[in-house]
Amino acid sequence: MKDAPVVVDSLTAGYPGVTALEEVSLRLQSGRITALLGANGSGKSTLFSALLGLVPDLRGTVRIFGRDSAQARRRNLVSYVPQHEQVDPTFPITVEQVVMMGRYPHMGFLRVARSQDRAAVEKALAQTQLSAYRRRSVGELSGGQRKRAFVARALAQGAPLMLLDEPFAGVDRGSEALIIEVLHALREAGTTVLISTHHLEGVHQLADQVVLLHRRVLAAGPPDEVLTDEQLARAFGEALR
Ligand SMILES: Nc1ncnc2c1ncn2[C@@H]1O[C@H](COP(=O)(O)OP(=O)(O)OP(=O)(O)O)[C@@H](O)[C@H]1O
Repeated sequence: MKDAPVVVDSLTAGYPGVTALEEVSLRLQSGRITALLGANGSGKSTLFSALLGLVPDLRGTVRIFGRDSAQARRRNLVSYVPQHEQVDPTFPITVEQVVMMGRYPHMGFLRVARSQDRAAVEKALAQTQLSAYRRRSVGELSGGQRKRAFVARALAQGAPLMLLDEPFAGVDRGSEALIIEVLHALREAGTTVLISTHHLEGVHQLADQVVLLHRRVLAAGPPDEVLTDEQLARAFGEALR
């Protein structure tokens, strides 16, 4: 699978004194949703950082649509929904302004929004059911609404690969269902999605492929093959049984 949208080979990465990922190799399938499953501290966020070119001590290779991560970001091939959004509640940035930030890679230096930018923002707000909240300050939103705003920013960006780090953490059931709906619509449109979670519940409905991570890749493949009691015990420990 030479032209897989994401190819990671023998990646070892981490932080001073911490090897968070060891000899990780994986391929994402085009136009599919892959769930990255692993316990707390298993290296999920570090893998996202590596895909974004932000992690130190990198050994091995990361290719995104055949390019290195910096080139892929410059060419607007990747959108990212971070686990923790940096929102300063004292800085009144509106939902609409956050979503418009997804369009910055499409704009020139002066960041003047054109009709296609406004249309993409409208569509992303509608898909995440935030149109009525567009003028609301992001700091005033609930956890689920705020997460939807950052999903909307990524949607507006329109990149062919979307990375979402734990988008369901601290999110209400309604927002979770809506985000899943959005991801399934993205898949229909051919976007490749990688989503990390430590919630096992619902993975079968969410994802086409699962990568089980515990510093190394323990297993990868369709949910039915990967989510066996034995593999899950290796990834999450005996407590799960
Ligand atoms: N900035 C950092 N500096 C030092 N060590 C870090 C840093 N970030 C993560 N680590 C360590 O790297 C390892 C992997 O962490 P990582 O955040 O990638 O895991 P995770 O699977 O995303 O966890 P969680 O589900 O809790 O978010 C852990 O041992 C963690 O303590």
